Amino acid sequence: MKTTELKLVYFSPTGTTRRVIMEAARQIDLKSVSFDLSVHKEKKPVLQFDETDFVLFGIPVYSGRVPETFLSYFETLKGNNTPAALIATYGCRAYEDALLELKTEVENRGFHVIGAGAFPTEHSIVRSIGLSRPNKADLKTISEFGIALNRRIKNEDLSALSIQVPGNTPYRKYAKTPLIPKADVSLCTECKACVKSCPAGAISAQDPKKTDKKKCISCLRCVRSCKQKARSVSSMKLSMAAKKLNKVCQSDKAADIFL
Ligand SMILES: Cc1cc2nc3c(=O)[nH]c(=O)nc-3n(C[C@H](O)[C@H](O)[C@H](O)COP(=O)(O)O)c2cc1C
Repeated sequence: MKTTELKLVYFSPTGTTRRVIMEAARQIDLKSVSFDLSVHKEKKPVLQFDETDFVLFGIPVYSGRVPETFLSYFETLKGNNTPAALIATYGCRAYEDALLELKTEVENRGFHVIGAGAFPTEHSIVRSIGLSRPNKADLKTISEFGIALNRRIKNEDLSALSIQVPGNTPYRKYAKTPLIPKADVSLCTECKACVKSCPAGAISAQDPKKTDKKKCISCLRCVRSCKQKARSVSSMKLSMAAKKLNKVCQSDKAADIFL
């Protein structure tokens, strides 16, 4: 079956995964359509793909796993023996079971995985870790991954391909981070940019200064999207997180590619 269209399905609260998936996609010689699932949708969109599509899935790693918010979109996502490749970005600590979890979930929804990559990037919580990654060398590696995928879909019998990715079950529980952004009432203009951008629907539309702690996923997208710089996390909690993460992250980690 000839592959005719590239579909990009991704979750990227702070934009790094989007950058990585776009770089890989640039090397794939097909017309592309994007489905950015980073913005909260009360009603999950129905996404159906067929055998002539090639789907690139992209996620950031949260607690060594696929973010729970992204998994919630799988209820209405369906492939039909659709070839797919996986991209996981992670903040230079570890990606643990994220690729295995993503591969298992997409295969359960009718996709056939023909490639995967885990790419170390700037850590979205403590940005000094892996600062400015993906850098030039990373982008070259990501492009090469895209070129290899392009070669696969053009020249190989996809049904004969199968890949292995690392990971173990049972997956661990998601860690609850104490980093819940708060709004400075003297700076907040109630423009609602944070309400519109929150992937978890955690910020009140009636009062954008209120964040639902139970829904917040600590992605920090609202902090980045606030032009007034009204939203922030406690500097004390952030420096505690930095202390912890600096011990377990290595800013010079290399990408892992599975083909
Ligand atoms: C709540 C949360 C949990 C995270 N967990 C991990 C992790 O387990 N391992 C890791 O190396 N990076 C972790 N990170 C860092 C992100 O995976 C990384 O910065 C990613 O590239 C962000 O992608 P985005 O910019 O597309 O949102 C975490 C970030 C957040 C916000």
